[in-house]
Amino acid sequence: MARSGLNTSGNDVGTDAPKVKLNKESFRQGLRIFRFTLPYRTKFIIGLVLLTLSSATTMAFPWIIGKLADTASGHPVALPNGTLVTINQIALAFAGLILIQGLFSFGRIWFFTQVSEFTVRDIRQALYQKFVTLPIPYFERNRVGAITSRITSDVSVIQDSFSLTLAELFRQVTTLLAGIVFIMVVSVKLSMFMLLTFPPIVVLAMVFGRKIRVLAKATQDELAKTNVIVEETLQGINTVKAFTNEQFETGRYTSSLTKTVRAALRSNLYRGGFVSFVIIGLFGGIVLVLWRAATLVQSGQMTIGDLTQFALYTIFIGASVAGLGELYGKVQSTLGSSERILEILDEPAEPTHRPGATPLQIRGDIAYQHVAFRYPTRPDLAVLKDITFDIQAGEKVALVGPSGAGKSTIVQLLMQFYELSGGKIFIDGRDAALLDLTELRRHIGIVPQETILFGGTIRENIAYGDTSATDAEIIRAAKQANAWQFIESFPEGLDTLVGERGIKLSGGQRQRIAIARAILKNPAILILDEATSALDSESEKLVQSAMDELMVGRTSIIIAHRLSTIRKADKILVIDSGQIVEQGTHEELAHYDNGLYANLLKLQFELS
Ligand SMILES: Nc1ncnc2c1ncn2[C@@H]1O[C@H](COP(=O)(O)OP(=O)(O)OP(=O)(O)O)[C@@H](O)[C@H]1O
Repeated sequence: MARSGLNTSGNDVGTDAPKVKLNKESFRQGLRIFRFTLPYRTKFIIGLVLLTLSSATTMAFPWIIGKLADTASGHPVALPNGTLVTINQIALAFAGLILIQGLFSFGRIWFFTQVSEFTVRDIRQALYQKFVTLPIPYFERNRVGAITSRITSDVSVIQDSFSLTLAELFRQVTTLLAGIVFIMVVSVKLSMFMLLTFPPIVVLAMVFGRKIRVLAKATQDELAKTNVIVEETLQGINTVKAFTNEQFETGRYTSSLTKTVRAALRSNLYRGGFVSFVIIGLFGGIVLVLWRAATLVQSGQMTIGDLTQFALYTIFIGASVAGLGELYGKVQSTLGSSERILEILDEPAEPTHRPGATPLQIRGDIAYQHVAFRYPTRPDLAVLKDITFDIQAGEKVALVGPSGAGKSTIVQLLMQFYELSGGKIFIDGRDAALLDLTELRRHIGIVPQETILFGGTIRENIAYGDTSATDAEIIRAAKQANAWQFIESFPEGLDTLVGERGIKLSGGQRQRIAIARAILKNPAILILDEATSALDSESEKLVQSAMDELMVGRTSIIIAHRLSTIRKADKILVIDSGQIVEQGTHEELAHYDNGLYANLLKLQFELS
């Protein structure tokens, strides 16, 4: 995540946003982000015109001040018709110019802000849309933190560049070029003298500056290491104490701190050197130029007004050179961020929500034929080896087997979350891989082990199963799911907030919300992942009867952990190490001596 950090001297050493080398390719890539600005190009162009005008008025300031100085020192300006301009008139014109400049600046900020806000909204929206349509394996390869930082910090960098960096870049470059032209007009001799004196000093200062940044970064890294020690030991404080390692850890922290101080001192040695270099080099240079200017004024080759103009334009040039140095880093981060954003936008999405897909009617026959599977993140592990089974529409099938056998994987594949490594899955006799994903998933309902509730009201959470459901439908679903009783007991009923900001529901209550969701969705195929953690018997009964009701008339696959569920199943598939090792009804399998099912049964019986 991009965050700005302070080094031990309290100086910002910049963000760790990605930076890329500036070259033709990175520019070409980065500029593609501009396609998001295209819809707002009129506003952008107006902003640019206003920016040009405001820069131009700024550039006129030194010129007017010079004229003021000339008029004051007895060299009044004459208009083309010969009349001499007074100090008051110049001052008045100056005030007018300042007013116009203020208006231009306001307009520029207003237009650029709109462009950047709208652009950034569109980028965020495009990113989000892409994220939710990316296939599941993408989220296994990338950490959530890394993904969210794309949509927050990377986009913020882009926002900065549209609202500030771009305008600044334009202004600094024009100021630099115009400034050089102006000083040349004022005095070619002095300009040449100055241009020979300063650039070498500036180049040296830049080299110096880079070295300081590297050292500051090293200091920051050392400081981060000390923080890691604090975090680690405080999190594992019980372990530290149990091993009586308090002194050892203190020693470790102290030696890390010493390293930080050493790095900080080294960095500040250079910083001190830099400051004295600036004082001696830069101010020395200024004295040199002033000395040259004074001789030119004395010999009548320049007026005091010229000198004033020259000095002010020089300051402008200096400021824009310094500004450009800083902008260089910003342009790099901008290109880096836009590259990362574009990379995501270029990822192939799952083919969901295909326009024109014909609505699918599903009865609920399921057939797995020689299904083999490896997770894309762990290609070396054959999770499913050769899974073949049939389920008729309306049947209840229980998957049982030891932890890690592959039960959840079997049902995930039904949802087409992953591509199979081998074999085929048929739904109503049709190859599931060829069905429209949105249509297919619309017909599959899932009650997971751990129900995820979204922050919001209970109403919103139930309506997740059908966002167009009416209150009456939601209440009916809640009643069928045995959830209405507890919802009703809350003072705010369906409007009760759940999740982080609201009430915390118990495991059994959350499951009943999930069941209500599934009832609203009204799917032909149902996947139930029974919770392994035990509910209290009252809650268990409520959940069980709600589930039984939900299963009526639907093809149900249950990842079963409870005897009661397993007994009621039409068929039991016993899974071990990615294979079906036994299948049949409870009666058939229970009498299969030394079978895995019989053993699991014995174990459960003993436990209960
Ligand atoms: N997303 C994933 N990426 C990589 N490997 C995975 C992933 N999910 C599961 N696995 C691995 O696949 C194997 C089967 O896991 P699965 O979750 O299907 O087992 P399970 O039978 O449902 O187990 P449990 O009853 O404990 O939930 C395990 O070895 C597991 O480590």
